[in-house]
Amino acid sequence: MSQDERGTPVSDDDTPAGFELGLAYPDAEALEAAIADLVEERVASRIAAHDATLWGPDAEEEAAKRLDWVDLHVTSASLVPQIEELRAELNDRGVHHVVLCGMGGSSLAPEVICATDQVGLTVLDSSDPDMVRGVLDGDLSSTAVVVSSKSGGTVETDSQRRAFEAAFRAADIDPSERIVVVTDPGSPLDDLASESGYRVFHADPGVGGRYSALTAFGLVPSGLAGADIAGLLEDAGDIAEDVTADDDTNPALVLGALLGLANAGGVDKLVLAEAGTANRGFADWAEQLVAESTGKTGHGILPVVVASPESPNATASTSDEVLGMLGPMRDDHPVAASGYGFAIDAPLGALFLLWEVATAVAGRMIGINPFDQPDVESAKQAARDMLSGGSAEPDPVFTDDAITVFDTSGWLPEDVVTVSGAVAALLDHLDPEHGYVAVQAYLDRLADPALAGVRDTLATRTGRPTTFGWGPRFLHSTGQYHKGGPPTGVFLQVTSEPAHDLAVPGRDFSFGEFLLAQAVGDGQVLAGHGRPVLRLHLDGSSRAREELLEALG
Ligand SMILES: O=P(O)(O)OC[C@H]1O[C@H](O)[C@H](O)[C@@H](O)[C@@H]1O
Repeated sequence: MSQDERGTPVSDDDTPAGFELGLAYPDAEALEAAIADLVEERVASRIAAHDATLWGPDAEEEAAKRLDWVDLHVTSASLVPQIEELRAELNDRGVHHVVLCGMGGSSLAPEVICATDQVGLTVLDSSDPDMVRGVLDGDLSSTAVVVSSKSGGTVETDSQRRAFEAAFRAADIDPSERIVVVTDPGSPLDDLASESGYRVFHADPGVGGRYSALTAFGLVPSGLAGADIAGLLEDAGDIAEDVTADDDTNPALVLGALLGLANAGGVDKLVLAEAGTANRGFADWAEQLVAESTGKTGHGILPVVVASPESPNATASTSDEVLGMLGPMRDDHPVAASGYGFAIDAPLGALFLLWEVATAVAGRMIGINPFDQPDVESAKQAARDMLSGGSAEPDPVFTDDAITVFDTSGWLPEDVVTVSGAVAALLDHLDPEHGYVAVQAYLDRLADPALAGVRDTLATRTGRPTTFGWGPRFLHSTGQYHKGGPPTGVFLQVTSEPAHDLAVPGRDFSFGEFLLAQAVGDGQVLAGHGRPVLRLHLDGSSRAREELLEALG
């Protein structure tokens, strides 16, 4: 980190192979003092001892049920042979392809684990009818489906399960031979799985969704797909002592202190760039952990996931960012305009545990409960209201060629009559010091991944931190921060007519209706928080996509 002489490598002889953490910060004394306080208060060893009082009296009840993740490298070990046995059984029956149905904490970790190990796993974390159909159209004769939900009540996951059950039956395959369930004991999904004769893996109810990478939620789909899950737990075990030690070289204390201190100094964005790490897609997992854990009661840190250190936003451009480079330390790593930056790398299992402890530490410094997600439910309720006819779909403001434009609360000036004009009007609402743009694309991410490139277009155009989330996936990640964090976002929703809608078996709504209700419902809740939301509804043609790109560029 040559741009900042205060950059400091943190590691000692005991840290595991492959671990690196390098830091830059504007005030060495303040960081040292913050770490010294954490050591003095024995925060790390108290997390290890499941001390639920660390986040204040209001958080105590929740924290008391949510700290088992510190022991998972030990307590999850017994799952490994069970998963390996089931994998061998499935392979013997010619089943080699694994689909995972699950949202947020129930799918982000397996996605990273399998991508990092380069084993195939199809993650279905959407209610987009075209995306669901695309996955259903795969070769069912060689497919097993893992249905993962901690609560057992997430509508996306329930709908995906119904669709697969129907598809298996239509293909003359007994669903009980192919569906594997991961859920908490006693959940509605647990009950259904028992009635249906599905193989069930119970997760530890003492671990919240976003801290569950090393529970059955992370291990079952990844292990069935062929990832090295025993190695993952070993890697976590190798760093467990380091990250729970009351010591000023504890890397989780150092990272947590850096984030907490930066936040106290006005930094509320964390840019995460893949910078040479072998842990593929790790930023998407960390995004949920940090956004849902910290983004509430008007506080928090918004992860801004970018492709590389060369991406717009991964430069020293704005003073409300800390730059986090995911990969080994390099001399030319950028440091944020705020002065805060870091580079981090470690084997994946170690990194999961380190970031969990660091987030819990930062949460204590920020003064929030890192284990709840109070604003996620409001958007779910708004979607349910719309599906049950309790609230109507809003009227469009105008249609311009292949795109129909909706706003919320009538903020769009009346003289705006083009899509380009509407986008420009939305961006006019950006606060130049703390504002951010959130693009929320309720589209098929497997069919059109390149659309995520509009993130860079808007980041360059505005010079402000810009996030890109696929709906409804982001609702289970940054969605909490959008509604509960500082009210500084402007929101661009993109929805589309599907190529073909798809019924949800046994329900009185289709996937397309559900997806639209999720977009409209979340938009209403954001508007209720006083935020401008612009929805561009594409007519499904390739012309609509071109028109969108023209308006954003
Ligand atoms: O695992 P589930 O109960 O289906 O929950 C999936 C996701 O749902 C909500 O969005 C929560 O905010 C997330 O933290 C959670 O990971």
